[in-house]
Amino acid sequence: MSQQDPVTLMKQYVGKAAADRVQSGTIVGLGTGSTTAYAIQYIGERLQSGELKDIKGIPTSFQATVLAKQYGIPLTTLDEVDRIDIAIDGADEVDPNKNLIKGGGAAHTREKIVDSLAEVFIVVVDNSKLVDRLGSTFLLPVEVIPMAMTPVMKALEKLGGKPTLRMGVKKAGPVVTDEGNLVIDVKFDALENPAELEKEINNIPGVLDNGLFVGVADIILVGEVIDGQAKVREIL
Ligand SMILES: O=C[C@H](O)[C@H](O)[C@H](O)COP(=O)(O)O
Repeated sequence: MSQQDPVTLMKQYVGKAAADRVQSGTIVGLGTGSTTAYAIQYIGERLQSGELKDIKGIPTSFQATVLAKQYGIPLTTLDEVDRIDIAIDGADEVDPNKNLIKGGGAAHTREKIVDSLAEVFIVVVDNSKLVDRLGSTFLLPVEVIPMAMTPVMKALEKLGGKPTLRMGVKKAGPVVTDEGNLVIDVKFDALENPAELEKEINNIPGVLDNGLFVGVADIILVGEVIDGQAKVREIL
């Protein structure tokens, strides 16, 4: 691999390590984000080399669909399959119980559907994503139907959060998700019970899903650079 900055190197290594775990004849959930993008690239390269055969991907976003097509990975849908063998996806935060915050790319609703259905869900992160407590470095994304934005923001404030509407970059106005909805990012000073909060937020009318993934991840692969050497650590 070419010389890259440490974070890019960690993402490449961990993406490759996850791609190496994909076996021929399987249905693969394809996650979203800059780390998973490397996994999709390496899965495609294994297919092209003939080392991997007969796999089908289920993308979690428009980004994953585009990358899968670019790297020659055949795609399918949840209507066509009765199982997902393995899903590979990134995360914005990972706590010591393997609970996650996701949704930095506004894809968490589809990601949670695909990742939760997988027999094995592998999370790929660089070591900056490991936290003692969720919510300490990253705001919690909540996908909301546009007409419900204001009441959902008020309800999130009642739960102790400080909500802000996610705005586009190089686009005037808010971020619009692949499903045509908006994302509210919420700061919680003390996110003590992720399992409870995940349900409470999803109970607010107008909320599609939030970025808390509690009890979904099976394996965390962590990319690290130690003494200039990239390595991958596995947390089971
Ligand atoms: O919505 C996006 C996803 O949850 C991503 O998997 C997450 O934001 C991590 O992305 P990255 O690997 O780019 O940090």
